[in-house]
Amino acid sequence: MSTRTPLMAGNWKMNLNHLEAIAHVQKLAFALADKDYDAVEVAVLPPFTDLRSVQTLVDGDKLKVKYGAQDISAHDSGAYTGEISGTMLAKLKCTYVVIGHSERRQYHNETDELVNAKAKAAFKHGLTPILCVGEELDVREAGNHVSHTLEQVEGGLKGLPAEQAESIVIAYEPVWAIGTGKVCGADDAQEVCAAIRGKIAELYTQEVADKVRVQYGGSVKSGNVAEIMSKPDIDGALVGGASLDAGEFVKIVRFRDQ
Ligand SMILES: O=C(CO)COP(=O)(O)O
Repeated sequence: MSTRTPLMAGNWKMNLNHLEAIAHVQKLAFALADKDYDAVEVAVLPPFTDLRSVQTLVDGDKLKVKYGAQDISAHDSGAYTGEISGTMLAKLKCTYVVIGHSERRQYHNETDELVNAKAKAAFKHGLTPILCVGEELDVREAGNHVSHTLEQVEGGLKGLPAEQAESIVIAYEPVWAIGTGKVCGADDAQEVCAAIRGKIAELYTQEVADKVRVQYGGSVKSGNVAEIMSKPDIDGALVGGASLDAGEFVKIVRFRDQ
């Protein structure tokens, strides 16, 4: 049996200002009991401008919810207007950082090379990357979804030592299932998540692969999460739209009760 603790993470994308963020995390803290945090790890991934507010609340009230950022600069400091460094995120005590989200690959032309540099920057500052991978619709229709996704996995992990690779989180997010309401079938998601684990075993060892958490993301809701989470190689969910509703996200966290 897997000893991997599921990670249920809410990617708020560009939603909720810092006041709304405080109200939202308060609702989560109020609704989640200690046993929820024992069963799974819960994380929120707010916009950069909310992180200080979330940190103050989590620290002040000793909340068990974890938090992280949606992106990181590949650089440590300097003339990079608009970027946020790993040093800054570490100072705000972030646990996680999303890298290579398809929206960044698509709208900001992020390449595997840049995503890999961001993974290295994250580890350098003690942050755990959530490396997003996944294919567009035409790639799936052509039957190349597994090879496409594994290329992104290999590109993102390039040069990382085993001690870092084993702690990374990989989020399989088929682009056609993001924000569309079209959830990837649980068996289809399992196929790719198992292939991702197989690729890590090939690049490192089976022991490393067994430690890596592989999440599924793309139109996850309280109504479909239990089936997705029943698959052996799926260790959590990266939730977009449904994570903006605190009540719905709590139900997702409690997928075992569905
Ligand atoms: O992109 C996602 C999470 O990173 C998924 O978004 P949705 O849950 O809104 O489909």
